[in-house]
Amino acid sequence: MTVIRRLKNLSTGNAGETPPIVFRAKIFFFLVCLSLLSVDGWQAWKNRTVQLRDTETTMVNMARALAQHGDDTLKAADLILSGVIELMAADGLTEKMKPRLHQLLKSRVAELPQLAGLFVLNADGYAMVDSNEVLFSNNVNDRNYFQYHRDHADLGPYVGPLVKNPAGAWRLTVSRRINNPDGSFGGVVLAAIDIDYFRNFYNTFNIGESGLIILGLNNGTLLVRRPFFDKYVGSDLRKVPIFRDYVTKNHDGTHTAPSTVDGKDKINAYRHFNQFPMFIAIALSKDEVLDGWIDDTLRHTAAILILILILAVLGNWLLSQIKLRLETEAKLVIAHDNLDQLNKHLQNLALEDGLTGLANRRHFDIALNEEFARALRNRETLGLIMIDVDWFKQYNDIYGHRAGDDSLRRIADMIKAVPQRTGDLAARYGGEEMVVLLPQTTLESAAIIAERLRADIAALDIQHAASPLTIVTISVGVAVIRPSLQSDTPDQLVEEADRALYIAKAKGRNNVARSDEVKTETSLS
Ligand SMILES: Nc1nc2c(ncn2[C@@H]2O[C@H](COP(=O)(O)OP(=O)(O)OP(=O)(O)O)[C@@H](O)[C@H]2O)c(=O)[nH]1
Repeated sequence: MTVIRRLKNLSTGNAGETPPIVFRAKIFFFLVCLSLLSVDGWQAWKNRTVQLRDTETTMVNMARALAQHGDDTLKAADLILSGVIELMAADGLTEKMKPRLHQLLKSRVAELPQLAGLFVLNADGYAMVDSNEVLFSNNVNDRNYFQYHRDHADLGPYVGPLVKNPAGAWRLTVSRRINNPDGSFGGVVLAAIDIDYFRNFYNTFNIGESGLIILGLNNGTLLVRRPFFDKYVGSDLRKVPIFRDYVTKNHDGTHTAPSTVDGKDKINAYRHFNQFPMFIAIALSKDEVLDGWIDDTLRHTAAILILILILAVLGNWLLSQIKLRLETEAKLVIAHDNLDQLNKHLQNLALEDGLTGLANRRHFDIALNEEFARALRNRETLGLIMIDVDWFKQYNDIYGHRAGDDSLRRIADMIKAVPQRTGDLAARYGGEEMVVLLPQTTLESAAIIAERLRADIAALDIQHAASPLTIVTISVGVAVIRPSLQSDTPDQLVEEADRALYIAKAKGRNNVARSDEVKTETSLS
């Protein structure tokens, strides 16, 4: 395949098909877009993972902070209870001491914002001293904390379920058992903690619209919840999967699972208190957590799509330009091709004889000079056969000029078959004279070729009434020289062949004569 052909194929492809380079450019554009989308998708997915991981970290920290806050809140209340018990153990609870203790409890409640009240209850469930201005008169022996202490010898703090005070406010209770000197149940010291203290604190956190904070007892009783509803107080969490499967089994952790309420994924973080049998749990809606990420991703994707659109428009324009250019190039190449062929044709016309199709005289002169120079350079022989049609004037006279042309063409066709090697050239020398240039040929070989040609022409059996043989024949002169700088010229070779031809004519025509015959005749005469 020629370079031009390849260029044409590369630029235009086959008719009606997309040029390969345009097709490749489209593939390239497609890959660029795919890469952009892949990188953006991968980046978005990475951001999502980071967002979720960061949220979990934040939630773990938040659970730790809330658990610490709960521990500290209860511990502060419990320290007061321990102090009261120690005081009573040392001094006893005499009537004289009650006002002092009342003042103490009152001032503690004033100091600690979480405290709603402090109570010292006797073994029957009545308040002996409390922090209220008017002594609390209701009997509480039906309360969970009271019954717990009455029935358990344990002297540690006890956190009970929430209780509603007579005014309807929810209180979290921390209490301790008072022992009589003999170890029997002597009553209860109780700290009532306002759950608004927790609710207000929990409300300061941003947990989204569907977020949840739960403060509960380790036995599964719900104490405080954000958002807060009365109906949830005291709910049993034991069947809630996150509590049942995770909170009860680990001290702290995170877990993502669908919500039992709306079925949407929730990220949960939980942690038990260090000093009290309680836990804190936080749940955030995964959708809300990813809200920002979704916005970001949509913005990114929109930007990438706009970029791709711009690329597509520019790329399309560029492709149309490339296509146009390729088409122009292809047309130029075709034009160049045609011009080349035209040139070759013109060159042939310039070097070819119109009647016979043999090389013309000009072509022969060029070839003769080139081959002569080559033979001189390489110290080789250069042969020439000169052919002349016998009695041709008479042929024309008898059969007409047109028939003469036909005969010349038939003779030329035979002569065309003579050149076998590169450098051989058959040419029309002029009129009815033709030549064959034979580089690197000996006189003997050239004479053999000439003789075969003579016989072949005679065998054509072209009728010629004016010829003694009654057919068209040729006379051939053969010359071969080994050029040397001193003596030989191209013309010399022609002259020698011409002289040999003259001898051939003299021998009666339809003959081949060699140049050495000329020399012999000259030397004889
Ligand atoms: N039909 C035709 N005749 C040509 C052409 N070129 C030369 N001739 C004729 O060839 C003839 C050559 O004649 P002469 O040179 O006298 O030679 P001859 O008649 O062949 O005789 P000998 O060569 O001596 O055998 C002339 O009549 C030319 O007109 C040609 O292209 N076509």
